Amino acid sequence: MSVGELNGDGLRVHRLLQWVSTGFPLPIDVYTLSCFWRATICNNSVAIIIIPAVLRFQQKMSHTTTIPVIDIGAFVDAAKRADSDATAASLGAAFRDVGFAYITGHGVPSAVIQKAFSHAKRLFELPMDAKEALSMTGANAHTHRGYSGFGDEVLNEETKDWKEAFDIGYDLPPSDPDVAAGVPLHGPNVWPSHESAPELATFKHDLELYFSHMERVGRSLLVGFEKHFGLADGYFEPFFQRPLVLMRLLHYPPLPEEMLNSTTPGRDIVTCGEHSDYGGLTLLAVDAPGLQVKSTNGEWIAAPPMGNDALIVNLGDMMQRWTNDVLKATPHRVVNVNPLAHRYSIPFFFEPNFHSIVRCLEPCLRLSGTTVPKYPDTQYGPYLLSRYDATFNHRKDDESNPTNARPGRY
Ligand SMILES: O=C(O)CCC(=O)C(=O)O
Ligand SMILES: [Fe+2]
Repeated sequence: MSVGELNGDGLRVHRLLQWVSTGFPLPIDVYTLSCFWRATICNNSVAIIIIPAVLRFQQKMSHTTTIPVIDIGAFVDAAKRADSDATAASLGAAFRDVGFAYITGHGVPSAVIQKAFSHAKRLFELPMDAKEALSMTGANAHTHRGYSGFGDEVLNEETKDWKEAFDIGYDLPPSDPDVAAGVPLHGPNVWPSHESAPELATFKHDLELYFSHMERVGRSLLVGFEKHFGLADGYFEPFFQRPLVLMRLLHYPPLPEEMLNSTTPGRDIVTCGEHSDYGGLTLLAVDAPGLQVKSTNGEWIAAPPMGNDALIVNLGDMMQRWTNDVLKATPHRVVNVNPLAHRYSIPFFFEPNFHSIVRCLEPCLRLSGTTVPKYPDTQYGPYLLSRYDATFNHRKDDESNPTNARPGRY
């Protein structure tokens, strides 16, 4: 069978088969298999040889046990905090080592998470002109809220991201002093209108509920880090009073034919380029495999959904600086393990205030065996703006971009 004889799904299947070099029995992920099975409906003649391809993907994605699972109930429930030493130790160990953990016991109801994913699916199903009406360019660039389309964000120049996003932040009224003063990244959110999409009538309500749960979990984790480093109770609170939260609905659709064809067979297709996150804590919900975490020896560790509503947590660069590199902002990426399926994820970036000055924590100087901080004191807001300016095409080289970072300007 030559590539020239095939088109559409047949060509995709042919490309999948080209990637098969080994295949021996391994546990099959039912989700992945079911997606491939759907893929084979219009190609019954090749269904039987799809399975080794699935097995090979599973073989590459099977090192999940190295990401620890931590029940953070001891920090979520204030009554249990007196007994939280062991949990604080596990948290510290996880973020000093791999830099990622699955967390359970966070108290976010399943229904809240499921509704957020349902809304994400419905939002991204809207026609492109409806999504572009919510665009984060133009007037919304200043607050960095709303829809950004394919190719707008480039996290790594070596790979092409293949995702669209909808960004929600801390909703602040015009009377807020920072909004009134025109401080970037402060202001109201952008919401889809009910008239054009009645199925999204509860979008704002349900997403705000999800947001408040994630903020609560983020604050609980900060309590854990205070405990781990022996900092005073509430040490982090003043730095997160008006946090620069960015909650993103992300959609990774099936790969277009050109992307499949232009990829070297056997190589991972990266849909979110290798990067580390920028700020404090990231709380991530995912509905499908694809996330990979870089281990210290450079190998990619798979971080698929774990069930029981476990959230994936990792740290951003500012947390690494704050701790003098004691805690890790680990590089990660998303690869397409199933070229025919949609993938959705919801990262919640829990970041310090715009005006917060991040300065090396005293206990971390000792822990890193030095008396000198590795990084200068950094004001978080301008730092975050410089990262956005470097990764979002609509912000690059935009003379009229009012939010371009100017150290010392705010
Ligand atoms: O989609 C994912 O699983 C991860 C996305 C991510 O790493 C990010 O947006 O920073
Ligand atoms: Fe990330």
